[in-house]
Amino acid sequence: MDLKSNHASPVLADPPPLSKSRLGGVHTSLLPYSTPGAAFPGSLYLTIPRKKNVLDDVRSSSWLDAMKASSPPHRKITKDVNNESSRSSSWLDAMKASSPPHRKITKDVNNESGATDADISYHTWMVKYPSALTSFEQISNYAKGKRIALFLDYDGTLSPIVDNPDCAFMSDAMRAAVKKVAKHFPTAIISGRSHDKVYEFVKLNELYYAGSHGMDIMAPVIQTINDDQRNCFKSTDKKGKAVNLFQPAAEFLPMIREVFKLLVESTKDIEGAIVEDNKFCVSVHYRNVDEKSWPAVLQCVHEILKDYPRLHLTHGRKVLEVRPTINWDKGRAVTFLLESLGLSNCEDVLPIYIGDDRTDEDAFKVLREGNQGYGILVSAEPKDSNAFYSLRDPSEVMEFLKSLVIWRKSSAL
Ligand SMILES: O=P(O)(O)OC[C@H]1O[C@H](O[C@H]2O[C@H](CO)[C@@H](O)[C@H](O)[C@H]2O)[C@H](O)[C@@H](O)[C@@H]1O
Repeated sequence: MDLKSNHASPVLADPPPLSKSRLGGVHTSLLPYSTPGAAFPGSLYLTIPRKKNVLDDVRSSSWLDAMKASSPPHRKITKDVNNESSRSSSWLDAMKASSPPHRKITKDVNNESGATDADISYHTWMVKYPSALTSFEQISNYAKGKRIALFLDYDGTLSPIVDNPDCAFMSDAMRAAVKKVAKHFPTAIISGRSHDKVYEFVKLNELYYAGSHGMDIMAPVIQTINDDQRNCFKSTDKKGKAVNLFQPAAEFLPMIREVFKLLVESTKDIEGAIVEDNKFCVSVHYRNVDEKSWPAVLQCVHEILKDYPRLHLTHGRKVLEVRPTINWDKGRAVTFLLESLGLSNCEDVLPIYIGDDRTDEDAFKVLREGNQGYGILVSAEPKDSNAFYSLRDPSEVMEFLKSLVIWRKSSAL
């Protein structure tokens, strides 16, 4: 692994240009569905028309504001007071839109099957993102003769979304399924949580873990670290085995510590607000906050971030996430792990990434753009995504993992 050329100092660096071979177009056998007559020339496939949703508008206006106001052009909270109110309202809209209300039962009187509008739109959406369970044969056919590398998000993927982030336990059945799948395929958890916290939930030594949205990776020692490989150092895992620790945002640690304390202090009077320490990131949860107080939560975060231009804000499922502005995300973590595992640039490797949240899109995108493997979005609501397939909820994720094991065992006979 050449850490120097690929990974040294991701701080404030621009993404490396994709090589021509990686932009060579999506291999049709990777596509779960085909559009009659559609061609995917190399220069076009990155612009597959996307359905627009509310979040796209909100996101792009927020990002655009931030990009215009800042240099280098990374997402960033700026001190431009003129943009402040419009940005806040964009963020508030995004906070609302990122938390879709429970499905309304709106029976169409002309619809004798009893399907609700939500059911119909979900099934329409699934034409574009077919179920990875019903498409299992197609996936396994493509995987024949290949080595699968599995990447799993945690919250909302292996554990159901719950009100208290400290109680997002995975079931024993899910743990058993993950343990079994990891016996057959190299498996990594890539989470927004801190490395230690996600390990505490999963408690499986046979996995690789990347915490803080991939900014805290414990990788196997396949390549030795050279002196000049920044942010990568030797350590030991829970079992005392030698590992390489890669922490591309290491220099941000004191800043994040400071911001965490400030956020705890400033939100302490907002009922239901929870500030979570994710080591290289801070999560500000508003799931349990009365909607009337969401602007107050946002105000606290914006006020603090004004003084930290090297940090930026993203949002997930009823959570605002403060992150270092570095060119590193779950997608780059996947690439890093594949390299660490000696599985990058191998024709016979099929990475599969399963995740439910916005930050997982970075990983889906890397797989799609690199024509490398499959992203599987976990969602019970139609959502625009870079994934190829979908699963409805963690219970379907578990079924999928079990199916992989059964398939691998039967194909080994
Ligand atoms: O990348 P992930 O592993 O999916 O982590 C993303 C965030 O997940 C957690 O928050 C989410 O799950 C909580 C428990 O179900 C839920 O209460 C919260 O509303 C969700 O946003 C975690 O607590 C965050 O720190 C992660 O950033």
